Amino acid sequence: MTDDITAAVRLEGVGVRFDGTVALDDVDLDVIAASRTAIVGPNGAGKSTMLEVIAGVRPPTSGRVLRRTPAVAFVPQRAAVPDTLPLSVRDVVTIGVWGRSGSWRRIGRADRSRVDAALERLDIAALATASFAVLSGGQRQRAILAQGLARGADTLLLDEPTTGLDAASAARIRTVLEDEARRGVAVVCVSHDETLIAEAERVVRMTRGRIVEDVSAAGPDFVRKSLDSPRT
Ligand SMILES: Nc1ncnc2c1ncn2[C@@H]1O[C@H](COP(=O)(O)OP(=O)(O)OP(=O)(O)O)[C@@H](O)[C@H]1O
Repeated sequence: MTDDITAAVRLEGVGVRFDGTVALDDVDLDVIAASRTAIVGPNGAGKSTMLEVIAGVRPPTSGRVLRRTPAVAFVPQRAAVPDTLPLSVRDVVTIGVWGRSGSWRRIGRADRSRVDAALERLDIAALATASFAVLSGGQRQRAILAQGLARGADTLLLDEPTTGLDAASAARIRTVLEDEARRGVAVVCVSHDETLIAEAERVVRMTRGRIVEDVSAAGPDFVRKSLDSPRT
């Protein structure tokens, strides 16, 4: 079910607790379409938990999450994807198409084109038949992002997409994120990458489960104006 909201995703009073730990504490956030939001803050601030809540893979303990559409792609940290998958790079990217259509459906020509386009955009078309397990870290991260692109989602969520990567892979990923935002996607990254943070339209800083700063180079009214006149 989707909601009649102008934000791509809205968090209202969201809390997440793990036994004695408060990972998120009464968080309100409107995720804006057609822009990049960087979530920053120290270790343990709740950044990954917030991304999981936005993605819908972590139900909040309190509060609620509203989405304009159900089309969300979540690109987890590389560490979250097993190295031992017996899959080719094309297989990994094709999983993104299943997210659109359901894994029972045959992959058609349009889906194959979507996979090809995602492989091209991440500059890994030459690796399509290679085993995912033999890829370098940078190639692997590009394959996982290509999977997210193949999903064709309205909201693209990424956990540390450029951390520890070679400069060329990181730059390619940042370019793809900029292009996605330009075509209307709400892009949200947890990141420590200073270049990625500097390029983001909005930076949300977290400390101890709370949002302590929410700034935009476009000015203090960026979120309100974006909600008043959504670009998609
Ligand atoms: N599955 C879990 N079980 C128990 N505690 C958890 C779990 N996931 C996160 N936490 C705790 O919740 C708090 C927020 O964690 P989270 O991973 O969201 O922070 P973070 O800002 O992403 O940190 P980092 O930068 O280190 O990845 C931390 O205290 C963490 O130990």
